[in-house]
Amino acid sequence: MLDVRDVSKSYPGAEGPVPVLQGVSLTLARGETLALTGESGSGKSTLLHLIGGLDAPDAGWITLAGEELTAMDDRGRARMRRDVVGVVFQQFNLIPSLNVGANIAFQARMAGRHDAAWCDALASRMGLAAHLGKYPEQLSGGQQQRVAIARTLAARPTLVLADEPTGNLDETSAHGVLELMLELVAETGAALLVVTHSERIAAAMGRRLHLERGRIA
Ligand SMILES: Nc1ncnc2c1ncn2[C@@H]1O[C@H](COP(=O)(O)OP(=O)(O)OP(=O)(O)O)[C@@H](O)[C@H]1O
Repeated sequence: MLDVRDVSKSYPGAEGPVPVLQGVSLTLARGETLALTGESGSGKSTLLHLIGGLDAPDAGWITLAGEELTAMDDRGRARMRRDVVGVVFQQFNLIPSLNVGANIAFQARMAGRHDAAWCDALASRMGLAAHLGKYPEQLSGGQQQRVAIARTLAARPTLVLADEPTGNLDETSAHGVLELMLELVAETGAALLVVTHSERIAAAMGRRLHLERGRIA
């Protein structure tokens, strides 16, 4: 379902290109869960962005749900982001002008897969049922994070990518939200790739990979 092969990416630096990913390969099967760990700056978010079709690698191939992402233009990548992959961003990226209910439904609507009963179920299981009419700025960081997770799952992506998805929660709520996310991902049959610094989260995933200065260690 996901095949990343020999992917490299550099960013421009003052003295020429700075390599951030160097020949990274990984695969992920349907229903599998994977933790991606590594020190700050090792390239985890960059790799997540490439798999999510938000950016293109300089070299290598990424195949997602049978389609070669790296052969696509911006429009093709936008279609993949709408139809196949869901990203839970570190900064949530909630839409400030929409209330919680509309934020949760947003991506599912864009993908033409809106299902009111599923959105309601997600909201209540994420503990958001009492907050549906509120706006993102009226929520705590932890609540915003739960909205971001519910919004991604509402669209039923085949692959869920999450960058430190419980980074704003205390240890106990983080564990609860993680368990719930694993449960919901398993129910939808999606694969999950989580970038994390947390040992506890990494241990809860089926597999883990460690990035060290842009390479899989
Ligand atoms: N758009 C960009 N332009 C230039 N350099 C960038 C850009 N994005 C990331 N970098 C650099 O690439 C390196 C890897 O960044 P990345 O965000 O992928 O690391 P990370 O492992 O996710 O780190 P963290 O755990 O701190 O989030 C860093 O040195 C960073 O400064």
